[in-house]
Amino acid sequence: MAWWKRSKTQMAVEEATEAQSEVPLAVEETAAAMAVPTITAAEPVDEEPILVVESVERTFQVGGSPLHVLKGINMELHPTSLVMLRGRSGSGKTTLLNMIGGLDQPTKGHIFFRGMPFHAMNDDDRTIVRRKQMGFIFQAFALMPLLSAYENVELSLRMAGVPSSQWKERVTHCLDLVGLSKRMHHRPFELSGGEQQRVAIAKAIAHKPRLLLADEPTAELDSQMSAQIMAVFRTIIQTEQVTICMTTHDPTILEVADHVYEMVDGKFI
Ligand SMILES: Nc1ncnc2c1ncn2[C@@H]1O[C@H](COP(=O)(O)OP(=O)(O)OP(=O)(O)O)[C@@H](O)[C@H]1O
Repeated sequence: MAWWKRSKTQMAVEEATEAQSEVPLAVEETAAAMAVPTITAAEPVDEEPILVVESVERTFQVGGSPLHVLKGINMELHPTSLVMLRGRSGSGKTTLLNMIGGLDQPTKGHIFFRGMPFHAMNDDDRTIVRRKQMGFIFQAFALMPLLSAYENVELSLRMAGVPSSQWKERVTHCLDLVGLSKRMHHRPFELSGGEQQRVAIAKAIAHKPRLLLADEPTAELDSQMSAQIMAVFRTIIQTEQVTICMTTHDPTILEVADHVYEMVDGKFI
């Protein structure tokens, strides 16, 4: 993984770590500022796309010259769908995923998440939306090594400002959904790669995000574990009414997708 990509992932982990250290002191204040999400039964499925990407371009300045990475991307994510971005290394998949998740902004074009203009919002506003309504899964799991599976999942509820009275039921439910009820007190090093990735999924969905973004979530796993992860994705789409957008290199899992966008050199073909 290139340095700048590590730094994106690292950025998100640092954000989580920072939030972890802030939360016990300021959870009520944070919760109030973010209009505490009360966890209730799944809301009815929206008909409108949850995400719209219109004519998005992204150019980086590299050594004083422009590098055009995304060259006019249009896409829609519909509620409770599983969408895959496929393409060669360097084609621009992670760059697009970072923009959908509000970690980066387009040079040109528009991104609307649930009608909100992500392309025009400032970092702080995008961060609030991201923490409340999105979940992220990375190739390298991004779990806190000293915390148990249970505590890792609980952490994301703290970060989202969910009242502590709801934590136990929700953590148990999410670990159950990913098939890890019997491993909830294990720490990451006591779990297999596939189990760690399932904890990462439980952690990413605990606060009931509407959109789950996953950057090559099966890259570190063998084919059997990858199939298990895809089965878990299908389960949570049904039970949690979440929409999933993921990148992949793996042709064997494409058939599980509702829609595959094939990216070549910064464009969909
Ligand atoms: N912050 C940045 N600064 C400079 N160049 C960048 C930056 N981010 C991405 N790029 C360039 O954009 C291109 C696309 O990168 P991106 O990570 O989006 O590809 P990818 O399809 O996700 O690749 P992989 O499958 O290897 O993860 C690469 O050539 C990369 O060098």
